[in-house]
Amino acid sequence: MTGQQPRPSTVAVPVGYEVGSWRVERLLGSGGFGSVYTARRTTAVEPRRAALKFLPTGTRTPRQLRHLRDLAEREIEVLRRVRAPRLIRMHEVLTVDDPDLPDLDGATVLVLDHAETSLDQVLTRTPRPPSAPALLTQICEGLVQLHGAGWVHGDLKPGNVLVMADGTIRLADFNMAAQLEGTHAYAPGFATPDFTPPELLWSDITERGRLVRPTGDIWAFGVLAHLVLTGSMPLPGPTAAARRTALTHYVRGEQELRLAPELPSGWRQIIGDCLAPSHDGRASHDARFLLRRIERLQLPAQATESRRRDRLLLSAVLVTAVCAVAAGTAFLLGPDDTKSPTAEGSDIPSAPAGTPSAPASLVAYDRCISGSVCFYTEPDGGGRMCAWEGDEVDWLAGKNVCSWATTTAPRSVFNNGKGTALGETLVNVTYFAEKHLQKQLGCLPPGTRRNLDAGVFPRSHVWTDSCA
Ligand SMILES: Nc1ncnc2c1ncn2[C@@H]1O[C@H](COP(=O)(O)OP(=O)(O)OP(=O)(O)O)[C@@H](O)[C@H]1O
Repeated sequence: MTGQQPRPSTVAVPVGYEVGSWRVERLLGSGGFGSVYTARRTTAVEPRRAALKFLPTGTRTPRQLRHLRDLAEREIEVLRRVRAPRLIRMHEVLTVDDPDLPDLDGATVLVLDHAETSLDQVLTRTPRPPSAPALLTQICEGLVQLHGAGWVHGDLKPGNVLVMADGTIRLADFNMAAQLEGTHAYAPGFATPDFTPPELLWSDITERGRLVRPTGDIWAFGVLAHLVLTGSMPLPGPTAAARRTALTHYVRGEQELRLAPELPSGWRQIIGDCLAPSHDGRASHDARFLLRRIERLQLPAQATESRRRDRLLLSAVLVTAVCAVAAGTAFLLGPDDTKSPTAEGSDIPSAPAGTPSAPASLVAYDRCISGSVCFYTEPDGGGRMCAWEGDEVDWLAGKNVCSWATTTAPRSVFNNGKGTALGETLVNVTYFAEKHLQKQLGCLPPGTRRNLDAGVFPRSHVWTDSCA
């Protein structure tokens, strides 16, 4: 059986307490394993403000200590190894050395980027935030980045989605995260029942923990999306126990999944697929595919009406488009650079440790990773390359810019996009002379390797379901 999350317990840290170069200001909140405080730097080094997560050791039994250490190590390892735009950033890890405060002595302190609030707090104030689709896009981008780096989150829920001062989101709280070993990983035996996939609710916990897969996060995303878009849980019931009973009936095929009637049809399909009752039913529905589908929902004009693309698009759609493109290319970003180009100034794109990248021995067109569209400065896939997995509405100033494109026209292109087992259709790439998908230059069916005329400067592109 799966254990329940322990109840929040506050680690008491006095206001004004100093650890490293940080002075504690006030408690932000407590979870089952620690407490988070705002803090100010006592020196003139940036960032001046941070969130300090205290993971206690205190006066625990050796067994509790081992467990807490495991949870802390998981979180630290993820945050050290995976730097990505949609994951909270960790600046340093400190250890409290203070025998006068036995509850604090030995505590591990994670110094994190300071978030403004969390999604559960947003939902308390505004159960159906108008920005729900953009929020969900970014959460999905976070999953793409985490899964792409080889980790499962294991506890995706509104409380673990942080909202930064600029309104963007970051995935956080990686106590339950687990590194993939092939298709699966082992996580601690806790879960938040409402967000736990059915196959884990009744799974055994082995010596190494419980076996988890990325599809567990996809289930949690489905629950979260339903909650954010409708203000209600996808399975009926006033309590978690009642919803678990409803889940049992659903998994046994005794009851259909009845999603909230107000869900728009595109989202209904996506959430229904995320909430397939078994791992197998979700297996081909990975985070990248999910992100493409979500982006497509937000780009109806570009995705389905390619002939009208030269016309003026509503600026609101364009703003959404700009928000929606990041994570499809995230595995090509430099680890510390949320705005870096996909392949700036190099012949082969760089990738953060642990993420898929093109081996340096590959040449020409073969450098283009499956699922990407790649443009090259030389004919036949030669020279420098810029590659995107997602759309880009402005190659020169968008989310994932191509550094050489300001001065150099691409001389060849490879559309290495492909469909999936679920029949993904956004496999053609249409590219444009101007930003925001204006003035179509051409369209590339999947598999196209083509030399381009000199002097043609593309400025934006979009994945489409047809080249008509
Ligand atoms: N970087 C941050 N900036 C601002 N607030 C944060 C930050 N990280 C966590 N918080 C807040 O602190 C509280 C506790 O954090 P967190 O959930 O990470 O602790 P936890 O013990 O791991 O929780 P859980 O039991 O849910 O796994 C939450 O309310 C969360 O919103």
